[in-house]
Amino acid sequence: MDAVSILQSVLTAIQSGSVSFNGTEVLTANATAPLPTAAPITPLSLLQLPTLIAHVLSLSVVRDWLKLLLIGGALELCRRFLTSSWSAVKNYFWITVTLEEGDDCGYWLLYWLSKHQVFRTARTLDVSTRTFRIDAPVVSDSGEEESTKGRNISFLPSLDTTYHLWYNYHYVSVTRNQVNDGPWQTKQTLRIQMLARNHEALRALLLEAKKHYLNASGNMISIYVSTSDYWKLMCTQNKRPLKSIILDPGMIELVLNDAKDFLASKDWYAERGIPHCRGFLLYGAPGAGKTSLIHSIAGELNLDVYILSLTRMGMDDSTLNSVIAELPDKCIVLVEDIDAAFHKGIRRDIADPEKQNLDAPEKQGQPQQEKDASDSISSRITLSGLLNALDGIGAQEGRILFATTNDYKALDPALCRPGRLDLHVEFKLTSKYQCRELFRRFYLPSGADKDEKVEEKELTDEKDSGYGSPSGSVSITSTSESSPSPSTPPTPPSTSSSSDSELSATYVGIAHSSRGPTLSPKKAAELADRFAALVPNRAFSMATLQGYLMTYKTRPYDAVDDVEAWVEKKKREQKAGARSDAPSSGADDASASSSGSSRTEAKTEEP
Ligand SMILES: Nc1ncnc2c1ncn2[C@@H]1O[C@H](COP(=O)(O)OP(=O)(O)OP(=O)(O)O)[C@@H](O)[C@H]1O
Repeated sequence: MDAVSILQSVLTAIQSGSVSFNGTEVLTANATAPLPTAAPITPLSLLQLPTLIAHVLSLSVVRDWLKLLLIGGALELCRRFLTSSWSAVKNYFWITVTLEEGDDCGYWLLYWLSKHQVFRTARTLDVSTRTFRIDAPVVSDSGEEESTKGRNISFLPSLDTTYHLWYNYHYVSVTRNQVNDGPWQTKQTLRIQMLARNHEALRALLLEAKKHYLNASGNMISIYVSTSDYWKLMCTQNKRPLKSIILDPGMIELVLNDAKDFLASKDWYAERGIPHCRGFLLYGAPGAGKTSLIHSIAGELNLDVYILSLTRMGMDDSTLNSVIAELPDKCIVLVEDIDAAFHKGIRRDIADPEKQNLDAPEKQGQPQQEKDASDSISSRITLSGLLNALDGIGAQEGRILFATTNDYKALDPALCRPGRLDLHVEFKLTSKYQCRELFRRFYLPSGADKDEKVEEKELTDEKDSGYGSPSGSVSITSTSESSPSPSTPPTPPSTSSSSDSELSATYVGIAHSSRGPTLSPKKAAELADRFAALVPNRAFSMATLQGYLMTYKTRPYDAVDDVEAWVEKKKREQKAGARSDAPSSGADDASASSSGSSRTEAKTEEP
């Protein structure tokens, strides 16, 4: 039996209501309902497609389905037409922007929204303890400072909720969404839709949000650190007042005025075709105030600080270039320990200046250990990669580069040449002037500098009054006082008797107390003079002296009385440290070169 005759018999069977298959009779669904006017089928007509279609269409079921299909299709077409017309109208009249919440713009808008009336009356909110970079509870419905204990509460727009508001006669809707950002990550975005024909109104809204935010964070700067491919906000911190930095007269002004002048002379640079960039190299003793000065200057110039970490894992020439490309226009770029990228590891293998200055004067002139700056590379940054990066920093207008190092000699001349690092400022160990000022400002009550009439409320005998040595069975010892040798780790001090030690706790560290005598400016100056006279010139870093004073936080008289003994002790310790560091071949020679361990010692003593 050929195919045509099979098909014919099937169709005939359908017409008659039964199908015979392999000898078995099967009743079809239409067995009882006689088919309407189906045309008689002949094998010849079956072979012709139009006839077959006409035959199929003659079936009422098929006709019904086709009607449904046509109606559905028409409806879908209408829907699509309306949707695309609506989005065309929307695109014509509305502006839609999406902001990432982690981006600066996102923070501005969240802050601005938090102050808006619509947000204050919103019925659906999220609550978070995120700080939004301003230390006050910025995204709060009331803006009030909450209790100082624990984290602050912030109210946020709820996810997938749209808030409607009016801005300058423009209708605005803001929706906070969570979208996928990679396989395992999500990110939050803010979508703003504004009924406006051009971008002006939207720009005005974003600028207003930015202004509000910056006003609220007026006393703060943001610190960013480089990761291997972007800048991550590390923290926002209060601006450090410049007057809290104590340097030799003229030093602060030198750097600050230079930076200010640079920022103000964009046209001058442009007229002469000189790239508008400026680099400062602050070098010298550790703990002398290099980083502190940079942070203060950033606050003074109202610029954020971008810390470029050359020794970060995964940092190489290409990642360095890509993070540089992400820098904003006006900012301070800080490269700490710029020499570290060229040493093995990040060990500070320079001679400790404090140790050198306390040692015999004849050793002070010895040359520092020579270093090969280019062949021992710990990170995967090459010298040419770094030079390119520094040039890249200067490629954008208004960026100020600050680099610090403790090891000036290790730097390649190409790195330090004008155009990359223009102004080199040396930070030495503490001078008599700094020593005096440090003491005076440390013990002067706040505002006393301005108010000469501060009443002198000195205690007649502060030791008797509890401002002297710590009393009671608890032994409180500063880390600097309890570390007898640089080579041995600090051990908790033992108390007077075994029974005492069982009963009482022993602490290592500096106890905090704000109770102390209020010194008049005159008295403070007098004590400061005595203190400065007892501390050798250029022998200690400011950080070390500050650490010492911290242990006498409320005892200025004791600080002066004990400083001579402390200096002697430091000398002894450092000599002992030098001897234990010395190689067996020559103990004396080692004192200048064994700086790695002496640095460790300096760190231990600093609180
Ligand atoms: N000149 C200074 N005036 C005021 N405080 C100072 C000064 N120098 C150091 N300090 C204090 O010492 C600490 C360390 O200072 P800072 O980090 O600025 O030193 P640094 O020179 O950058 O050190 P390093 O080279 O080790 O990075 C800070 O707490 C700072 O307050």
